[in-house]
Amino acid sequence: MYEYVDENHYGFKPPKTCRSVTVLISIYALHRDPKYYPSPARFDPTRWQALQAAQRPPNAFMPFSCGPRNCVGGKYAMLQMKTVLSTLLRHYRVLPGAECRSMQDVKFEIRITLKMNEKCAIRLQRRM
Ligand code: HEM
Repeated sequence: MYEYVDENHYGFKPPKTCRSVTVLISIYALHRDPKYYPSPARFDPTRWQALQAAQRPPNAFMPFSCGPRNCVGGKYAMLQMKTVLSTLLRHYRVLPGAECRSMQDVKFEIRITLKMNEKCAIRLQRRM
């Protein structure tokens, strides 16, 4: 759906001849589209194997957006997340919290980023 915007959120008034259109892409919906990710809620690391990933259009995965204004920190963020996760998992087992036993219990809150609600706390058990 297109909407003509006379004055956008930044207070910028485009000339009458200029059409300003705000387009939002739901990355949440894109990354859960069964067309690209069959059974999207299933934990399936094989989706990321080169052969399977090559079956999808390149922009079917775009957590860091794409194009000339994509995230400049994307590669750094991926490295940092892998480092933090692998360190955490080497030292702790991750267990479900008391109020969150399965994926059906997981509820999201939309902030600047998507966030799990408070009830979805996890438990960490130190590995021996
Ligand atoms: C998981 C972590 C991150 C995610 C999911 C993420 C996601 C994104 C997305 C979707 C955009 C495009 C926003 C738009 O369309 O307007 C963006 C832009 C940007 N990100 Fe990230 N980002 C992450 C981490 C980082 C880090 C670590 C840095 C810096 C070291 C960074 C710096 C930037 C900058 C400067 C832009 C603006 C680029 C531009 O407008 O040309 N981001 N990010």
